[in-house]
Amino acid sequence: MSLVKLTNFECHYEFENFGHDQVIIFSNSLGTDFSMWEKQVDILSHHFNILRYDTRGHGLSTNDKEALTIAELGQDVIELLDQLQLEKVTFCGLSMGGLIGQWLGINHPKRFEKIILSNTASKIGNAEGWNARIDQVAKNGLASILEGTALRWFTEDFRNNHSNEVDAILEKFAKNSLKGYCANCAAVRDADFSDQLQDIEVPTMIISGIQDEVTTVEDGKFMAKRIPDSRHFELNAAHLSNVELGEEFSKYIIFFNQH
Ligand SMILES: O=C(O)CC1=CCC(=O)O1
Repeated sequence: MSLVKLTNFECHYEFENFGHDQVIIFSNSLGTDFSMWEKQVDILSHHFNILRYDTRGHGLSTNDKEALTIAELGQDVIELLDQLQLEKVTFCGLSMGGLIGQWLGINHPKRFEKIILSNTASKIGNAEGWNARIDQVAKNGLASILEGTALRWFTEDFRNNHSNEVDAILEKFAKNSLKGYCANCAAVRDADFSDQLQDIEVPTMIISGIQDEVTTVEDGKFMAKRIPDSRHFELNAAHLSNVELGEEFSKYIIFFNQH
């Protein structure tokens, strides 16, 4: 485990150098941590050096703010890359990580070879829904939304057949800092890149989950239509498609890297 002090927080990350020229950085979704990318590591270790980090306020990364913005979380990525002296990398983010990826593509295109936006949208949900969720967890704790979270994140089939895996991910979810979770809910609530997608010049791959009811295939199509150099794929999964279909998800990254 590595910790680095960035301007605004202490960042928990893991950089695995497999001796390649290329680096891929993975950015987690709301309420998870960098272990969500476990299934990508083995396969992608043949192609990339791999950098995974806990977004501010998640896992072991600290946070002292009540509300964050996607711009702040994007700037954290740039600072982490600077600290590790990584000039240009491929970025892969899921859901909130995909919002961060859109901000990076718009604001720091020179730092990214390619961008993967998975199970995300240019705008996720609405302010009413996010404020209700913040109120709910502030009053009743993260454990009070475990059931709904499981339903959004995984298909029924995956929940039934991989219950240990699902339980382990949810256990980590419940252990997140409440303040960190709420601050990141605010970041997702306030982000909307719908009018800036055409400014993303970095080659981009969008992955949607056919059974994802949070960020839908339609959301993926919306982004693909506007991001000039983009392609769009669909996986038969719910929101955490990289967990449900780890191998397939990784193979899309390898394909995108080579074409
Ligand atoms: O937990 C959810 O509702 C799904 C989600 C929205 C943004 C994110 O990163 O995950």
